[in-house]
Amino acid sequence: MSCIAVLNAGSSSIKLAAYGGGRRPELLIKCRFEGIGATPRALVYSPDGALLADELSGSVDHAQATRVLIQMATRALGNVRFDAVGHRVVHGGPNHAQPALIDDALLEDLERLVPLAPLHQPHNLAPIRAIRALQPSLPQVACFDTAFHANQAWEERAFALPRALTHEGVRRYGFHGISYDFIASRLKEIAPDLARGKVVVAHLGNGASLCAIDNGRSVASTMGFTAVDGLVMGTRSGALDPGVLIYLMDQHGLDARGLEELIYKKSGLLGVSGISSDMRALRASDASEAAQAIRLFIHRILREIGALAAVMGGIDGIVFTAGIGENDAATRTEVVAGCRWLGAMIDPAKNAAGDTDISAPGSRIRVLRIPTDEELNIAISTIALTQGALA
Ligand SMILES: Nc1ncnc2c1ncn2[C@@H]1O[C@H](COP(=O)(O)OP(=O)(O)O)[C@@H](O)[C@H]1O
Ligand SMILES: CC(=O)OP(=O)(O)O
Ligand SMILES: [Mg+2]
Repeated sequence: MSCIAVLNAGSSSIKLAAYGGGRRPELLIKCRFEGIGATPRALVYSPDGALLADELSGSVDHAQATRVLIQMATRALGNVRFDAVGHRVVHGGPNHAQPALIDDALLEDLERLVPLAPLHQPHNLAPIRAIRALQPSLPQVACFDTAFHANQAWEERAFALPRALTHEGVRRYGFHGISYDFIASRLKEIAPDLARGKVVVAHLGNGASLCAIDNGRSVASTMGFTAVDGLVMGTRSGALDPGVLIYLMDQHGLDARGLEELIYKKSGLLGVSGISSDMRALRASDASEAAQAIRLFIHRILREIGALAAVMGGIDGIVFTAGIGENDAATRTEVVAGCRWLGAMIDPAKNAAGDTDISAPGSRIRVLRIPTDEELNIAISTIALTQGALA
């Protein structure tokens, strides 16, 4: 049996999954390194979700975490040989809207996008380069978070900047597309009527965004040119008045790197609470700053759900996914309570149990909780692109 590995580097986590590469990928193992930059922890799961290993780790960077994950996966799988590797690459820029086999030209192009995704792109590209150096003939595939949004309307993608800048590629791209693509296909399986309708998907993890999906297509996203736009995130500010940046340059002497550090790494839930970027720690805290950070997080989500419903001309459902969306029942309760004007109502018992359909019986729109699986989505694309090589 051929075997493929998938690497998914997020801002605070790295996920590694191995699949038997038949027509439909068969999961062999999932490993996850979470809490990079906070409380690092390495976890290994069997295909049925049973926890096989759970190790606390000292402080690590993304490269060390990747090595730990590869060791844990190889230990758990025995002597496995991978025939292809699929990667999440956060930014595809203007030229890449489909998964692609990696070659030197593609890598060079993706390297140019590092400044547009400083928390992700370097960690997405480093393992690709490391594997190419060790095994140059091993097929590697890049899947892009921007791709799902590539067909949004011009007015959704353009900034009101001089045309030359828009042509240069300074426009909105949108992210978390691998996750949204997966959710759109899951919706077709579990709620086909809703899949044909207007849905806001809330991908709430350490990075967080919303996507308006109408009949399976991305219409709008809260993330823009970069993954720092939109909602309040673990350590990212989300949308800011651009005048704030000019003020900080003028009055605080911050340069580009200083601004990057501030709005990507020191803001968001961490910056507002002064306590943690992790929703679990904020929920467990009695501090008023923790409650305020959560209030701001929810408030921005509500504002943007209204905007996305307006852009779609209606809303038939809301789907929660990713670390916070899947695991924090209180966030789902608070968001749905703020969407009462849209006719949304949540069933408290189903929500607490983590059911898929958590709508209350009288709810006018459907409310769902669907775990995302970016790795499976990447595995499917990797197999499709390397089928010849794997046969
Ligand atoms: N059980 C939980 N309850 C509440 N929040 C959680 C829980 N588990 C994870 N989270 C939140 O999810 C975040 C990680 O989300 P995830 O989507 O896995 O990360 P990434 O954005 O790095 O891919 C954590 O920082 C934390 O805020
Ligand atoms: C694009 C992005 O923000 O990804 P993550 O949520 O994995 O950090
Ligand atoms: Mg993620």
